Amino acid sequence: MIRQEKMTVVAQKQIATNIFELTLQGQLVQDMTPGQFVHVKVSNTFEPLLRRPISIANVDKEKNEFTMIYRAEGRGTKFLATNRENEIVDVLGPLGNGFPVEAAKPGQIALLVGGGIGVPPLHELAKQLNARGVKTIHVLGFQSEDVCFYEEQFTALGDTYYATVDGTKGTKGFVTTVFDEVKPEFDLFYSCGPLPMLRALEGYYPEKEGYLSFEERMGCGIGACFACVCDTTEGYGKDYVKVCSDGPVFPKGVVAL
Ligand SMILES: Cc1cc2nc3c(=O)[nH]c(=O)nc-3n(C[C@H](O)[C@H](O)[C@H](O)COP(=O)(O)OP(=O)(O)OC[C@H]3O[C@@H](n4cnc5c(N)ncnc54)[C@H](O)[C@@H]3O)c2cc1C
Ligand code: FES
Repeated sequence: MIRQEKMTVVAQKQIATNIFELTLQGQLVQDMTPGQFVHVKVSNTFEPLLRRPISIANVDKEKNEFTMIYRAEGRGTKFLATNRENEIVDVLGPLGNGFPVEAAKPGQIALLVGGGIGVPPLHELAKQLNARGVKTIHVLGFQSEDVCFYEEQFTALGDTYYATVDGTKGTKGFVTTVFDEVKPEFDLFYSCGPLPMLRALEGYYPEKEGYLSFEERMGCGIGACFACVCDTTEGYGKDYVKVCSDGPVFPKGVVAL
């Protein structure tokens, strides 16, 4: 169920250059699934007016807490980074349709591919896949080492490979460079990141089942404003989808890339 809730800041810390980890406590955590997102009001005033969509990176239902990881780069996310312990953040969520965890059967291998701020939702996904006996392999792409995060957390869950554009961590290049080097064997893939990465992935493994999460610009976050509309592929049956309410996760081949 979607709710609007004033959540309490449990912790906020910087974990890489301009990258923050924010943990919030509240009831809406009980309904969260991996790949869903929350729409966050970043200040107590009407400025900035629009909420910011941020993915769910870690869920702890026993403590009623969840964690998001975000890059503080624009006005809104810089505001968000000023929140301190015990302060209140207005959150709408959980929103959208997340990753189909049940698509991977126990004993199968899932390839998880993330790029930049698309990496956070893959953490909760990896946790839940491992919990149902699915092995996960992680290929994570970043610009450079100073913006990488959660190495320990991903490594604890499965084999983890890095690609950085400047070569300061892991393989120099893109996630596809890692595919060439490692030649991972897997049954299906899940991914979140920038469009060129999703496009490359879809083209790279045309025969595999796969699920892609999109990060379109958003207004309302609940399907009412059409800000997040994407064209679909020919023959899909509908001309467009809304990333906020039909997605953000779609099976590969639905959104025109
Ligand atoms: C489903 C979803 C999940 C996301 N998860 C994360 C995450 O886990 N961590 C993270 O750091 N970022 C995530 N993003 C991207 C994040 O929402 C934008 O980076 C953020 O809204 C930019 O806000 P700003 O205040 O920094 O920038 P500003 O430039 O002040 O933003 C201006 C406006 O543009 C919109 N906007 C700008 N860039 C983007 C973008 N790439 N995607 C969507 N809207 C944008 C903002 O919502 C705002 O309305 C996600 C986006 C979506 C759609
Ligand atoms: S953000 Fe308003 S319809 Fe998707």
